[in-house]
Parts: sequence; C-alpha cells; structure tokens
Amino acid sequence: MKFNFQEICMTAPAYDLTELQKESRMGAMGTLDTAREIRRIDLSNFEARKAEIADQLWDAAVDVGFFQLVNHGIRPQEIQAAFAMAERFFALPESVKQQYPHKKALNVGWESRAQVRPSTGTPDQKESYQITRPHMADLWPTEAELPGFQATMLAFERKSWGVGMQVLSCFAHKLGFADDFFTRAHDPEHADYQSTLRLLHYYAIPPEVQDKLDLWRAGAHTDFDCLTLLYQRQGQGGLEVCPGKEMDAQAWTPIPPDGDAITCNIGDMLMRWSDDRLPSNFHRVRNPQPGEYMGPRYSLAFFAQANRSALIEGPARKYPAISAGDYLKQRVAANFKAY
Ligand SMILES: O=C(O)CCC(=O)C(=O)O
Ligand SMILES: [Fe+2]
Repeated sequence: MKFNFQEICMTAPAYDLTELQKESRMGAMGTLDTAREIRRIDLSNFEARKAEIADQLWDAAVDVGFFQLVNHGIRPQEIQAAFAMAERFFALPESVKQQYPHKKALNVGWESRAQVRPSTGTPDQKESYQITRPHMADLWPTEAELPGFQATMLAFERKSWGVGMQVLSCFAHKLGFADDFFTRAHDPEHADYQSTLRLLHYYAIPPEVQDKLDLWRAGAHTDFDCLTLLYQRQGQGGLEVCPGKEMDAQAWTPIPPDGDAITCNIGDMLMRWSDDRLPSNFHRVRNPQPGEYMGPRYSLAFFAQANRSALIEGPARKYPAISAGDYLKQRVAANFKAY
C-alpha cells in the first residue's frame, strides 16, 4: 500500500470526533524538551494514604498527563514472566499467529503493520496481540503451541486491572463520583467488558535501513481509553510524550524505561468523562537513531476501557453522553481502515 501525505491531510477533517482532528495534525518530528518532570507516585500502603495519593495523581495528571507508579504491588518477577511470554508469542511462526488474526469489530487478536495512525498515515512498524477477556474464544494459541501463555496473560491482565482501578478510584474521588464509580464501569464480570491487554513488538531495524528511517514505530496519538498502564523494558526506549495542552509547540519529552515503574497516561475517554479537566496526552514511539540500540522493542500496555454499555457523561455534562462502546468503535475504525 502507498501512502500519500497530502491525501492523508485532505481526509483528516472527515473525522467526526474532535480527538481525531487533533491527532491528524501531530505527525511531524517536532523538537525535544527534556525539562518536563515525569512524576513518580508511590502507591504503597494505598488504603491508608489514599487521600495523599489522589492529590499527587491529580496534580501529575493535570500538569503533564504522564506519570509513573512505583510500589504498585505487581512483583518484578510477574512483569518479567509476562514479557518472556510475549516474546515467545511473537517468536511463533507467522503461520501460527495468523490463526489468531486481529478482529476489527472487537479490536482483539494479532496484527502486523496494520495500524495506520491518523497522525502519520503510515503503518506502525510493529506487531501486536490484544486480549479482551470476553472475546478470546478462538484467539488463544493452544497449550501445545505456547504452554502457559493464556494463564500467564490472564493473571497479568487481572493484576494490571487492579492497579488501574486503584488509580481510577482516586480520580473518581477527585471528580466527585463515588470511589468505586470507575471500578463498576470496568466490571470484568460483565459480558461487555472491553478493557484490553496489548502485547507489543516493534521490529528490529535491519542494518540496510538504519540510516534512512522515515517510518514510526508508533505514530503520535492519544489513547482511546480512560487510563493506560504501560510496562517498558530496560534498554528499549523510544517512548516520547507531548502534553495535550502544549500540542501546538510539538516539543517531545522522552520517557525512558525505569525499572519496574509503570508508566501511566490519561486517555480520551477519561478526558471526556472529566469534562476535559484530566487531559489526555500525545505520545509516540520513535525509531532509534544512528548510534542507538537497533534491536527489537517489547512493551505491554493495559488499556482500562469502560464497559461497552457504560455511559460517558462528565459531572458538568460538557459533552453529550455517549456509550463507551460507540466511542471506541469510532476510534478503532479510524486506525484500522484497510480491512
Ligand atoms: O509501546 C509503547 O511504549 C507505547 C504503546 C502505545 O502508546 C499504544 O499502544 O497505545
Ligand atoms: Fe498509546
């Protein structure tokens, strides 16, 4: 498939969500800003310290929108086990992975170079596999193909959900909702649960193209969800952020992997649900530059996406109510147009 930059620009205004119109303007390289502080929030002793943690989360979310969680209760061994399994999954033969293809209607399963970001108009240089509990019937590799994969990933998904709900309970509190408001909206026992664990593998850069890289590992975007929990691997950097309120300046700040800290960002769903008080933020994964590590990059992302039937409506009703199901459908459609 050929991509023509002008064509992309001309089609951009056709997006009906304002989030997408914004995104279509964010494809340029921009400049570097290393002065922004990515705050680290300590979740230890959560129940007793909840009020203090909620204040810290709120301030970090409002200022930069990205923050890192430490002492979050997920053990380093569990994170490493999930990464090891993800690596094994992506190392399966193409013919095996093809049996578990991405389903656009449900946004689950395996894809390779299929996600075209509205910002760049080119396919992300990655493969990914998405797990959404209720829709996995024919999408798990068999135990013979990859022993222990399903159990490891389901356990990791559940742990990530737990941490995500702690953070969201703080935001609920600050927004004047009941503390368990978002936990109920992300109920995993419900058939319309749509939170997703995504395994990501950005391809190693072959030597012959290392000095002429024009594609993005992940083009600039905001996430569709309420909250993203991102796990990165030491030595495999490239993630950069540009706070939404500063998008006109297009200055990007790197967020290097940092031990077992979980990198978090607010997504568009929570921005809308908070009447824009909690801004979602642009981020991207850039290619390594000459002299940097050119090997593969793995990451794991948990997207807390409210259940399909949940109604997104802020306390001040700034936007018309929309179901989380309808909201997500529009965003997925704009990213996977080709099929
Ligand atoms: O892999 C990363 O570091 C970022 C992934 C990401 O932003 C996404 O999948 O939405
Ligand atoms: Fe993202």
